[in-house]
Amino acid sequence: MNPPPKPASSQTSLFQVYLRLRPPITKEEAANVQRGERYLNVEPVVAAESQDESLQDSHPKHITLQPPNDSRKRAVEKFAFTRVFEEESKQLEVFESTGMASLIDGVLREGRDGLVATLGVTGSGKSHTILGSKSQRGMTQMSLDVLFRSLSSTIRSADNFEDPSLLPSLSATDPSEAQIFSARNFIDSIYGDPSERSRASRAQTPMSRAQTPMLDSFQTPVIPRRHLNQRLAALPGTPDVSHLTKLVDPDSEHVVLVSMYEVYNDRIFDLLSPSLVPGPGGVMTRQGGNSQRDRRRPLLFKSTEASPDRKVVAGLRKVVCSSYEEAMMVLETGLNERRIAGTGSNNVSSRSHGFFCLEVKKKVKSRRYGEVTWAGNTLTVVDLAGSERARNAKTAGATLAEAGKINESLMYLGQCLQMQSYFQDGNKTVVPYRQCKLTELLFSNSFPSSHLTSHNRHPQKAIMIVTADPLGDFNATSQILRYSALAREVTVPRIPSVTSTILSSSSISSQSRPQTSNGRTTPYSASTEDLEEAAREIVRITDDCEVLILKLAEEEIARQEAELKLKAFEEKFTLIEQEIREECWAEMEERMEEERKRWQTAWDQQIGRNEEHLDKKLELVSRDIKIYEDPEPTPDERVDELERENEYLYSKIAALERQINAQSPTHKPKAGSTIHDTSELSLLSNESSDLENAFQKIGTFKLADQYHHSTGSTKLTPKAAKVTPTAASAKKPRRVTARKRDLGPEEDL
Ligand SMILES: Nc1ncnc2c1ncn2[C@@H]1O[C@H](COP(=O)(O)OP(=O)(O)OP(=O)(O)O)[C@@H](O)[C@H]1O
Repeated sequence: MNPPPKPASSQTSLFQVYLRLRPPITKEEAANVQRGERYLNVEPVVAAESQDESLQDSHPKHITLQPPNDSRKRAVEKFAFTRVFEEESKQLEVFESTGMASLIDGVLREGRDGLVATLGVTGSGKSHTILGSKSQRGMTQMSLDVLFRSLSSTIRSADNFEDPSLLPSLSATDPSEAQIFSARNFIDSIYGDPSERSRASRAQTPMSRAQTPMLDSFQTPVIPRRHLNQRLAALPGTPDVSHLTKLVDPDSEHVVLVSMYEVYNDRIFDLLSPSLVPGPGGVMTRQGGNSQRDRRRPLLFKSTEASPDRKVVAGLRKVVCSSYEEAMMVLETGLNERRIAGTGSNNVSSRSHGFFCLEVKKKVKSRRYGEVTWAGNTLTVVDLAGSERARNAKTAGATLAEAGKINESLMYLGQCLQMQSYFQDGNKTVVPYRQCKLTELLFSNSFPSSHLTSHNRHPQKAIMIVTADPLGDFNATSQILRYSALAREVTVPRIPSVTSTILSSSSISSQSRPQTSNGRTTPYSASTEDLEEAAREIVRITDDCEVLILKLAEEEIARQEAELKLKAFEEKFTLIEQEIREECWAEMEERMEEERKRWQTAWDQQIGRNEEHLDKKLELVSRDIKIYEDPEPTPDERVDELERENEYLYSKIAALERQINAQSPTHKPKAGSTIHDTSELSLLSNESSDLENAFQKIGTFKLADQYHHSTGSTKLTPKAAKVTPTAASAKKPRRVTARKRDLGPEEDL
């Protein structure tokens, strides 16, 4: 085999990649190891490697993957990692040797985000590494311990009522539009008395599972407060990490915000938001299989107003924790919400990618205005869902669909990890991390920001711990290792030599040849020389064949790399196109705005000119025009006018009488008789009732006119009501004239 591949430079790689091998768990597995059935072997540290100055530690970094002895002839693969942890490695060793302490240091003192994630086939030990077991703490718990120990003298609690402005000031300066809770409120609503909880502000908080690491049951009922202390005592206290405590400025003030979310089917869900519904008797229950999907709103990973240069998960719930115990309670709550299902490969398989975030914020007081802001960095711990083969996992329906999404997102992650070698070689090819939510969340913070306001922000430090079971599924493990390894080398196995087989058969001693019954050996149909010549020919062809197989394997790798590059370029072109479109759009909007302003100015000027013109015209007109008003008539004139009208009405009445008499011969009035009062009209026949009504209306109009329009003591009194039409109409001659017209021509009546 050729010299082992060198791991990529650790200074420029986006992720440090470690491999951890899972020990056998069952007796059967242990027996298989004894029989040498493992296909994954750790390469011993070679002298040349340990002499290398940059790699002076004597830990293994390479493994070989020996394909199983099936009918297919597959190449032996060799992979390189930053370091390989063998089966016997303990949690503390992994914590210390992966540089978790330096990741925490970056968050506390260097202004650098940190990220640790586990990647592996389902059941290979990811959750064990990240979350630990009932007796051993995982990376998360140890990180929390180191962090809270380091901040013990400077940390602030949101439950400290001396400063009620803490939560509002945290909320105001949080760039992710988060809802921020104090730990006490949050934990009370979960572990408090149910009756108290229902009164609490956060009434519908989800319950938690009973035991750390919370991977055993979903149906745990509401947990009363009296169990809280027992639960805290049950948390594993080992390994001890007190020796890793960091020093921070004792005059500073810090807060720690804990948030949790999961990526499920390429959507982000808050794990600290309730997904439970109140059931009968006030007990919180799950609605069934995928009820969470219905209740929880997917969150966006986006740039916000306060964070224009980097994307954040917007709208999360965040809990201010001031101690290890508080943070553990929040962690348990979130884990309880996470989707976990039993599959054929693992009884408690994670069906989503879980993110646990610890934001350490430092108080910053503006010297000029005394304003308080909180800024800091985040340590993110990621427990990725395991890749699996549907056949092995025996999944179906929704779980199978989940597996498809999990495998797809892991494939994208693998592509990004492979591309990081190009990135670190100075190649500007973009790592194609925008292909899914998972890679966006893991990589978007890995690059130096080009935004003007964020020149101080460093790219994150990231660690990937790849877990593998040396007795597990060969194909799935090989795929994960291919994705994640820092370097890979393929060696084509030598096919057992046909020549040697033939030659050995040709050189079979005559004693071993079958003999006939008469003692003679069976003759060969070809001579030994012919056979040797044929064997040599076969050797030559076999060698050619091996070279071709090797070339094919290399071509295959080159093709995969070319495909990845193509994808990356496509992504880059899409980005460039998007940028150009945005630029064009911005330019067009700017021009439109300019044009709009120009038109607005011209329009305003035109309106001003028009108004000026109109004013001038009005001035001219008002200068030359005098308004003539009719003089008020004197009382005598009005009396004359009314009398004239009276006469006119009487003559009209007379005309009407005549008309009635002419139409009704049986009721002829006496000759020469006249009607002097409207009341006399009632004596007329039924046929004249219309006329009578007309007279009454005339009288009413006049009275009404007098009531509404007379001046001085014009209030309508009973006496005034008896005023004759003549007297009433004297007050309003013009109106009466108008009514005269209303009555219409005489002949119509
Ligand atoms: N280093 C280890 N030492 C002891 N036991 C381990 C170790 N790694 C894993 N295990 C055990 O193996 C089993 C499966 O591990 P775990 O649940 O961590 O797998 P996983 O990769 O997280 O699976 P999934 O992706 O399905 O969630 C568990 O019972 C765990 O306790």
